[in-house]
Amino acid sequence: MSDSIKVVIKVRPLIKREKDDNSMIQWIVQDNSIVSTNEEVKKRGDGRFYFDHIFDMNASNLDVFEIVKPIVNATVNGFNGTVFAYGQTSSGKTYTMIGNGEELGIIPLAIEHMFNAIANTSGREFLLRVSYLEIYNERVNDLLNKSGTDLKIKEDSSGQVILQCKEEITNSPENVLCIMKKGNKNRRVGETNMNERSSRSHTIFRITIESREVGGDSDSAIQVSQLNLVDLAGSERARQTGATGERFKEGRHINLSLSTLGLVIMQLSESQDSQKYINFRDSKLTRLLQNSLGGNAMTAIICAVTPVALEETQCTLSFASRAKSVKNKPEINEVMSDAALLKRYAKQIAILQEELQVC
Ligand SMILES: Nc1ncnc2c1ncn2[C@@H]1O[C@H](COP(=O)(O)OP(=O)(O)OP(=O)(O)O)[C@@H](O)[C@H]1O
Repeated sequence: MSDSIKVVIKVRPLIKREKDDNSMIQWIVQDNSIVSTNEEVKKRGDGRFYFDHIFDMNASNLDVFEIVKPIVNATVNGFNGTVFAYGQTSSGKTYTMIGNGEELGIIPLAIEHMFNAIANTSGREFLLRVSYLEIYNERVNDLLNKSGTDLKIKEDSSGQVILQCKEEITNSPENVLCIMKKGNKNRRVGETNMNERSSRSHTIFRITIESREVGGDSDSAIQVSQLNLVDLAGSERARQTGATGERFKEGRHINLSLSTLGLVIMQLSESQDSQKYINFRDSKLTRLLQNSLGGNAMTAIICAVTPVALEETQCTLSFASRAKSVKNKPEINEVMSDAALLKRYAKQIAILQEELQVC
């Protein structure tokens, strides 16, 4: 079974800085297309992009989550799933993935939905664990363990990427949210001219789901799947962000890894030849996302755009157009080995289910 990457466009409302500057709207949503209002772009004929899922300034994170929901359901059924937010700095990626005090983001909505889906799955028992990583200046750090810095990426014999990071076993949505908040506090955030809370690292919030038939014998197959929720740092121009020193260095690393992501998407969109060399190894980001790009996962990319940014939004939309034609081959992941925690921790599960940890 092959499945195209789902691409979602989310246009954010104007923010105070843009209103104060009387910034002009450069892009508007028309049915299933997003169109430039700029005369030059219109004349050049490259100012209209079509997508299946476009959300205008009035849309909520909950609206966007409707597109993501089937991926969360699939992870409960043994498939790997990845959702990532892509876009220029200050386009609304973190707002979309994490949310704020007023609106829940995709990560908390996915967590809540996953626990409901598990509760509605009869005949199987589940064990969940959570990890939270960031890629900062091309180093992988563990957001759940301060001493876990510059983690080494390794591969097993089947080419699967392995990372030794902290994993917390969890049994309630409240507990997962608590872990997310704990990790967010460790994430690198800094002020630039474009965004007073700009993410300076890419983050991967990962929920690993193990399940097996209730009452199955010790040799029965266990499904092990992962949901990766990725908040990328945004591409940026030093001239606009006013970045110097450390901020400038961060911006350079962010742009380099995003350009590798762009290259990988371009290579995958040009050919479905599985033998073709793809530059996954050129950045930590593409290495960690390898399975989600042309691999066995179900993937959605939420492309966040700013309606007042002419060129940056056009770049994001071009990236999004290419991403639409990348095909993945989702497969159920079953293991028979002792690697599954569900086998090793069978007794503890019962205890965990009784202990509802709320922070
Ligand atoms: N849908 C929305 N409604 C209201 N405000 C929004 C919305 N989306 C984003 N914003 C606001 O836009 C600003 C930038 O958003 P955010 O920090 O999420 O951008 P980002 O793409 O993650 O930026 P960076 O790449 O620099 O980290 C914030 O002030 C945020 O509150």
